[in-house]
Amino acid sequence: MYKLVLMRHGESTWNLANRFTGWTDVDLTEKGVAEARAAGELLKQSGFDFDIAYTSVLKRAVRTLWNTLDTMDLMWLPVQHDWRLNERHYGALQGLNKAETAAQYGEDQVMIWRRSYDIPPLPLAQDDPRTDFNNPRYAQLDPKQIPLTECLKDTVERVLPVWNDSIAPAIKSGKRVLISAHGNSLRALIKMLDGVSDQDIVGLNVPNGQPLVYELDADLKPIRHYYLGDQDAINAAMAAVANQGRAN
Ligand SMILES: O=C(O)[C@@H](CO)OP(=O)(O)O
Repeated sequence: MYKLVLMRHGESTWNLANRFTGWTDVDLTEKGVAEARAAGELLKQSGFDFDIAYTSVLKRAVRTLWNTLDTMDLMWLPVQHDWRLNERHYGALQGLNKAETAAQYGEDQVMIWRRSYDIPPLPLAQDDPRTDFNNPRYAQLDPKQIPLTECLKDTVERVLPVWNDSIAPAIKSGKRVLISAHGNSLRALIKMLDGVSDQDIVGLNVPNGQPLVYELDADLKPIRHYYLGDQDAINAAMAAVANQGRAN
């Protein structure tokens, strides 16, 4: 049996401000750093150890990983940064407040933009200053690969190749893998791992900074999964994420 640990970054400044974030490169809050460090303690106390880590090219996931690894005295670990583990691109919603957007467009519409499988938010215009065409961290990409918006289906399509080409072979070779990523790139991975239907994925929310353990069989099919830590706190954190799209 293999074990894989998935973790969403700790609280970011735009989680706190309740803004749609996507590819915007915002940092962690102090609470977010504390969550990452607490996750490291919990992993250590629970006997986890890792051989390689994967993360995105966005600092909230990277700094979460650093803090978790630091707490585990694993800062030396090989780390693979992959843009394909980035958060789902939130298109023209990036930067807007979620509750204000719900007040303006309705909670049902915001729910569709946040959680539907195949309906993306409106795209950024090609010349919008929020685009990533001139961002040096994506310089090696074909500009067509740089999204202007994404639905979860688009995110699944870019996350799957990282899984198939890199993460799955690493696990099968016996490496113990930690992935520090984002709410929606992890929803993409979870959908793929557990075969969650397009309908059921709508109700799945990933809390900040909580290690999610997958036990996998020899073919990397999940045997079971569970969050480490206090289940009531985790359920409350998942409900809080779901409620971020409510109009105040
Ligand atoms: O804003 C975002 O990029 C994501 C994660 O914080 O939010 P949501 O949970 O609304 O998809």
